[in-house]
Amino acid sequence: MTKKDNLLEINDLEVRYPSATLFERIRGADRFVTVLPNTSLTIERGKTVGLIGESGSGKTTLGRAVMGLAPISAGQVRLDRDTVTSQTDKLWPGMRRKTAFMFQDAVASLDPRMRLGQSVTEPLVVHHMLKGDRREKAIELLGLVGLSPDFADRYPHEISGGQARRVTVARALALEPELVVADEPTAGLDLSVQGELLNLLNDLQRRLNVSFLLITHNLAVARHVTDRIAIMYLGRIVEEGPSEQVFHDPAHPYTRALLAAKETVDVDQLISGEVPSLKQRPAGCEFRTRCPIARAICADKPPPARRIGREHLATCHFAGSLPQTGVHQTRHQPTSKPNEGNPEHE
Ligand SMILES: Nc1ncnc2c1ncn2[C@@H]1O[C@H](COP(=O)(O)OP(=O)(O)OP(=O)(O)O)[C@@H](O)[C@H]1O
Repeated sequence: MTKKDNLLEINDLEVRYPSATLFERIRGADRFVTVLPNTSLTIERGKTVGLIGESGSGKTTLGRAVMGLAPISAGQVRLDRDTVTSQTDKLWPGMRRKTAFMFQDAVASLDPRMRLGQSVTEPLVVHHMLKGDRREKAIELLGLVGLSPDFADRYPHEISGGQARRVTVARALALEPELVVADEPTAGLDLSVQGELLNLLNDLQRRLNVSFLLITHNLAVARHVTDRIAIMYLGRIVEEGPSEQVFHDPAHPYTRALLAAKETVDVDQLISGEVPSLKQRPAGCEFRTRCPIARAICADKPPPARRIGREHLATCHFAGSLPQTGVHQTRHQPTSKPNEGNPEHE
């Protein structure tokens, strides 16, 4: 077996936010809420990992931690050869240059007073890395995402949501990052525009050998573009493996519940039962309060990470001993073919 070329390694990461109100503090409540309790994730160079979970499970926090934008209280983030263990580490500026973050709300992330040409080249100006003519560079970056040169002169209010997404992709690629963290890149887009954007991301990844951490609620999106899938529950990765294997034979009851419904449905609408509070995590297995197969051991002991296949892990006492499901035998088809549709008419 050839050795893996891991670009990103997140090891036993803990992120806690200050939480308590004054009243809670007087009562002696814990002043922090632990969003990521002990979370690990790896991304190989040139690969896309999809991070899936319900709202509030900690996906964005993990993405922010990779950029040094969340308070790390334990564990480490290694990108390439640099390792950091706190939010104040002096290595962050160098690491941030190798990473780009695409925010959830594309239109809001663009400055309304800036022409798009200025917006996409701004990271180069901020990092003193602009070589040559700014307008030419803007046209080159816009061309990379299928937008014609005249977009350089437009303002954000003059373009559609799909076009705004493309502009944020162009800006993310300006510094030639090794890793792009894309937070819900297709949220709010029509199905056909989603398909075009996903094809664009696929195409750019192949051409530029960039790694992607794709944060999404949408299972169809994850299936279409990812090499590996990580399923998050209350800030923990409960299942992780090659996308086809996880979709074809999910090993964790939570993943099974997510996949049992139609792929196009948003994960927040799939599982019944209330999500436990991050401040009152259930003892033992944290999913047991909603799990259809929970037994006594699930309340007694936290489950170990069990190996299902060579590169497929699930954190459940019964992973590997559940009957096979084969829930989704056929690969999801893109909603449009590469280069089909004209982004300028989105
Ligand atoms: N800056 C912050 N201060 C305090 N709590 C925060 C902060 N940012 C996030 N949280 C809390 O952390 C938890 C996880 O939030 P996060 O945004 O990471 O989840 P998510 O899975 O990305 O959710 P969504 O899918 O809705 O974006 C939530 O309970 C949220 O309220």
